[in-house]
Amino acid sequence: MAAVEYIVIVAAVVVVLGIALAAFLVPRRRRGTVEAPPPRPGVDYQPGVGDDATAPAEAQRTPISDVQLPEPEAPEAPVEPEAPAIERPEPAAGRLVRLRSRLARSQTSLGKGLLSLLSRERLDDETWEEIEDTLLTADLGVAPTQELVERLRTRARVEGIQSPEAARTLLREELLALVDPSLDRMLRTDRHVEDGRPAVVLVVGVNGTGKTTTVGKLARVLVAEDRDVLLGAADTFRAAAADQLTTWGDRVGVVTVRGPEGGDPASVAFDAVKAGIEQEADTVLVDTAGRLQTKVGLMDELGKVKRVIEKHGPVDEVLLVLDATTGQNGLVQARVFGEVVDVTGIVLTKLDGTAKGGIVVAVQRELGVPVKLVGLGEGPDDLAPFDPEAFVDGILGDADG
Ligand SMILES: Nc1nc2c(ncn2[C@@H]2O[C@H](COP(=O)(O)OP(=O)(O)OP(=O)(O)O)[C@@H](O)[C@H]2O)c(=O)[nH]1
Repeated sequence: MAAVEYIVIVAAVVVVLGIALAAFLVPRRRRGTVEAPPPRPGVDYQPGVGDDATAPAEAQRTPISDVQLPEPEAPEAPVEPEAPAIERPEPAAGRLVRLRSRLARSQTSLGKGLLSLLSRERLDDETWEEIEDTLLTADLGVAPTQELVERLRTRARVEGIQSPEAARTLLREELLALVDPSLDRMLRTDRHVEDGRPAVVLVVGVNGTGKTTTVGKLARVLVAEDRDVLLGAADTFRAAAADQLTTWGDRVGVVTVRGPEGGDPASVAFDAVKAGIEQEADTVLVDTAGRLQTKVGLMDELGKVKRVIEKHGPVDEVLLVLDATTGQNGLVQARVFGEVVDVTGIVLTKLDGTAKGGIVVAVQRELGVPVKLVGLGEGPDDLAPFDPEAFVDGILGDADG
């Protein structure tokens, strides 16, 4: 076969194959069976990672007016942080009268015992001995007991005791004389007129006697009298004591100055008084630690606290807190503290939990300073200014009771 013929045959085959292929493809297109174009990012769906971020120029776009915007959410009202409710403590005046039933409950055995003994028909030696024992059991102390028995005996002999009422009147007068209503029981908590310095009250006592509680309760007494009070948590030994005091303060809107745990109590006391001066407070109440076992250690620490505070000016009150239920132990503590600091007043706590009301007299004698406040319960307003008459009436109970 000639070369020319060979080329013609190949060309013919190519043309036939080309026509066949065209015939196969063209009808398919015309029938519209071409697969739909793939969805386009930015047009058919939100572009994701790896997609083109923008829609191609020829893409059909949704006019802005047709775009559905999400409904705006109503703005939430700003939530005000809830301010802790500031309590309005009960005024202190007349509190002992309110608490008298509690006093009477704890002292009933003392009062009733004495009254029934004194009302006996025959007041013989044995009866007087029983009276003496009753008074000693109530922690009155030896010397005051002997004095009281002596006076009662004399008056019984001279005036005679004709009736239970007469016995009551006699006992009331003599107990009152022993408690001594003439003592000055005023708490010095007023701001100094000369220089505007706040009154400084230092609260001392052995741990667990109710010191921190007393500072908290006293703050409430003063707040009830519209005083501006500031607290100093100089009991840095026990962190919980500062927390406890801060809680008491917060409840009545009073600021507590505190220092680091285990820090220098004198420096906290100093800062508290300084803050009190700057804030023109009326009274600064300083809680102290009483953990010290030795007199020397106690003297060092309390002495330092007092000295450092006195860089600002003299301390106005040093209140010694004693737990009435500890009896003679309380007296020993009173003696030690009395030698270390000049105590100006006694706070006798937990009188609601003991029948030994005689401790009031004993401790006043021991220190030569008056009981100024008494604690008659764990409630925040269960601290009362000490009122000798209400106290003696509490011991004796109601006249008809
Ligand atoms: N029943 C009664 N309990 C009281 C009275 N005063 C204080 N207490 C309770 O005595 C306990 C001790 O009180 P605190 O104030 O913690 O004693 P504290 O002397 O400060 O002790 P420290 O903080 O460890 O120094 C608490 O449970 C008080 O509620 C009171 O008059 N009557």
